[in-house]
Amino acid sequence: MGHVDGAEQRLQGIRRVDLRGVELGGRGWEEARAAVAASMQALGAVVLVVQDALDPDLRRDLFGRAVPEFFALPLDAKRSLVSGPMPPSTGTSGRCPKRRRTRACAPGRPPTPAPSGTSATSSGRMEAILRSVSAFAANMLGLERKVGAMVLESLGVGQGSVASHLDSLNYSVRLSRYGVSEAGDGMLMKPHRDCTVLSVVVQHDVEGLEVQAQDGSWLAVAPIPDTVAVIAGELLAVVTNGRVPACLHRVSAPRGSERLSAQFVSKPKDGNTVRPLDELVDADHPPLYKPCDFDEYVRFRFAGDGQKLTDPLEAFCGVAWGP
Ligand SMILES: O=C(O)CCC(=O)C(=O)O
Ligand SMILES: [Fe+2]
Repeated sequence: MGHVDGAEQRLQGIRRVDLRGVELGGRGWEEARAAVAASMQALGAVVLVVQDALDPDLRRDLFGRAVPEFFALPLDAKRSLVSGPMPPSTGTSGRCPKRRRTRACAPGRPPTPAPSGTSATSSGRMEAILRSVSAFAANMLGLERKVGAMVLESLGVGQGSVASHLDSLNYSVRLSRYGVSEAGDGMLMKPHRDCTVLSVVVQHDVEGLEVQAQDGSWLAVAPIPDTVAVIAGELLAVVTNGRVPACLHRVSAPRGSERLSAQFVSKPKDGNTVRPLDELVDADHPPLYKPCDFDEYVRFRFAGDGQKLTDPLEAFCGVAWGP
């Protein structure tokens, strides 16, 4: 049955909610839903205990083999495994100098053929990487949908709108490998908000993820096996008409070890425009966001004027309410 861990765990980071054995509408659902929604509304983040979603064998296979093998592949081979254009940070980048990362296949989506000249051993290895990433994605999909449903249901959104919101999403996996920080006191990733609906973050072994609390302090998310962090992105702020804030988070460099993480992220399907759900707009809650064309927003945020702004979402589709 779902339960919320006590105050002592807040001291180590953010509150944890136990979702083991909690199924949609079943025993413990309402209690867990309230706890998840409260944390998401306060912080835009929650930590979940989820043994079934990431069993030890899958974790070992993913981080012990598939992720290191993925990053060891030549660029062409990596490219054939990702579902869209490679993000600029696939190589080292100015913004996150110690980090290499990429997206991997979307669940259920076949990889593009291996580049010509790929040996049988390499292509066998690539298939094995895809299998591990797909197993991870398949397990995370149910979890991410569960959290999305919990948040919207507890805000009073009806079943039909929850279902159509969930159907409007696309999912993908992002793998990150951060190089060793010698100093141990720097940042691996600066404070930022994700341009997603939700991200489920799995840290492997080495800590670093921190989320900002309402008082401005940073709460560490410990890399405990059987736990994942769920982070609200900017598009969930739009969908919920600001009830769930996009979580400001960062990755610190705590000690001299390489750090690996995997994220399962949801975004609007190609071409979808995101707007506040009807049930969350009324006289007391005027719309805070105009409809947000996702593709245009991505261009604005990463290639246009939005790059320099601290709150590009607000600049792109925020409704300014005068006095
Ligand atoms: O590696 C992590 O723990 C989180 C990475 C992150 O915040 C991101 O890729 O946006
Ligand atoms: Fe992030």
